[in-house]
Amino acid sequence: MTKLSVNINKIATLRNSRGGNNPDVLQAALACERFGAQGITVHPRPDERHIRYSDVYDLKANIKTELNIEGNSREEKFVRLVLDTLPAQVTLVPDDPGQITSNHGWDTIRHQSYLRDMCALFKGEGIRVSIFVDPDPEMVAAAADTGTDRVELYTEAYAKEYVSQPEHAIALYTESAKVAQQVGLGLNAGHDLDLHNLRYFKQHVPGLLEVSIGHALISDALYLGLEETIKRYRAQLD
Ligand SMILES: CC(=O)[C@@H](O)[C@H](O)COP(=O)(O)O
Ligand SMILES: NCC(=O)COP(=O)(O)O
Repeated sequence: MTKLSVNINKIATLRNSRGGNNPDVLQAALACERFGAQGITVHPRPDERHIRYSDVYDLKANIKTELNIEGNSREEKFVRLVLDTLPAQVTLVPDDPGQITSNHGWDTIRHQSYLRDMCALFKGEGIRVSIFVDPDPEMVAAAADTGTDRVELYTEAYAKEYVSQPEHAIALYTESAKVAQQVGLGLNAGHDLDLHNLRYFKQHVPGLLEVSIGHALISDALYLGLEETIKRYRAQLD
């Protein structure tokens, strides 16, 4: 089974655009759960332009499904947040300062020893760790030596190419997934997945445990409503 974790960053973006608390991020997360989300993902960034660090405490205290916190563990504030809130999963993403959004995965060979330390730190607190990687079998294989539980395949390249050459777009992802299975790593995926490309991804990527989806899902909800949207995303994963 592949779980759907809804990334609610974009709900916070809307809230922040006017100050105040509309829409209410916590209420939106609880609604996502009621409508079938099997997890909630947040990706706080140092400028708190969408999810704020304080949101994460509220979310952890109130949601019933798994909380997945994604972000840059080189930020001290991020590490403190994760250790304070103890989410079900932390996803380590090598964001550079000021990035608009995430645009690459970890080099798990070059940063092996750093990643090993981070995995030990978070796993020591009972938090499942996932490392964000490009769809590169070599990076997936090396991730296994960090002690991580899972990798998250960065799917922007797939989403871009899927529209013109789906078979070519998926090839490295299928291969990376097979390597993850061989080395005993769980597999997540995310970034730019949507109602058009999700089913094909699921069908061609063995052992997919979780997808985290935000931008497209929240955009679709403007037209379809949150309940119908989550239902449709879940149906792609059946
Ligand atoms: C790690 C990743 O793939 C990002 O897509 C993410 O979690 C979303 O971050 P933003 O909402 O800041 O674009
Ligand atoms: N890890 C990816 C994520 O949480 C959401 O990415 P996107 O759907 O907003 O591109």
